[in-house]
Amino acid sequence: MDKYYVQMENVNLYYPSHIYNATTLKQEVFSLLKLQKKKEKLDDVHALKDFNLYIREGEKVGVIGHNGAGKSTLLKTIAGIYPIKSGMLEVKGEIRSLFDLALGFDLESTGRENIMYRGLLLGETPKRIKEQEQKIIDFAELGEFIDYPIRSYSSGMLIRLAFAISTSIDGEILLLDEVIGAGDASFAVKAKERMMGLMGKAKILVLVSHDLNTIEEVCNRVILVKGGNILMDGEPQEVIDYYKNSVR
Ligand SMILES: Nc1ncnc2c1ncn2[C@@H]1O[C@H](COP(=O)(O)OP(=O)(O)OP(=O)(O)O)[C@@H](O)[C@H]1O
Repeated sequence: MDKYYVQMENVNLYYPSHIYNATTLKQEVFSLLKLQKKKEKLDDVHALKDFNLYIREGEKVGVIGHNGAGKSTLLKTIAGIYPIKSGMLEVKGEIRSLFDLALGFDLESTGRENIMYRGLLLGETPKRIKEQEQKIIDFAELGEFIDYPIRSYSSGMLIRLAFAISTSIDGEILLLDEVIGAGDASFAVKAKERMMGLMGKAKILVLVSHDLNTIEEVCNRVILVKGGNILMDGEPQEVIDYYKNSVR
């Protein structure tokens, strides 16, 4: 048995339709007056269909495919964000997901306080976060602003802080959704370097991206997702070439 792995067997995931099936008062009135057809009931979205995947230690898996194929859903399912309807999902190893970078930020609190909040959300202990704090501040290059409420930050400053926190804590299984660069040009270079370091260190990487060059550079396995299923799984070059030919 592998020490770290991701295993999915016949996983089915649905997004519930009740979110869009709710009708507004305006729509009800309009339909009563026959000014508008009654809203058709929409079905649940079946986003992952009998999905099978096994990722073992050392695999850096690139996930490619068209818009709406199910790539982000796959990542979020592995991260345990969405409950699956049926099938089996087992993950061995600590997950670090780099999407929703600014999750857990409190605008009224200072940058320093937010390092603690976000760190705790990422599963770190207060002691470990304190040890990392200065490194995070230095990387984010926020200077004295670290003790200002983050409401006063520019959007670029916020991204730098979020990025610095999220990438300073590593996990064995790294889940990434297109977060390669962040901030202005000079920060983006530093950010990319750090991402490359994290991706290199991870025991397992799952990287969703439309940037096929990065996928080819970083991954040693690529899956092509279509309609909530795996259409092709294999060597990066082979799968990427197939995908490129299919969109021509
Ligand atoms: N929050 C949601 N609620 C309802 N349906 C959703 C939700 N998120 C995604 N979907 C649906 O699930 C399917 C898969 O979407 P997903 O975001 O996983 O695709 P993707 O391959 O990551 O696309 P993209 O390349 O555009 O990011 C699509 O049909 C989409 O409409």
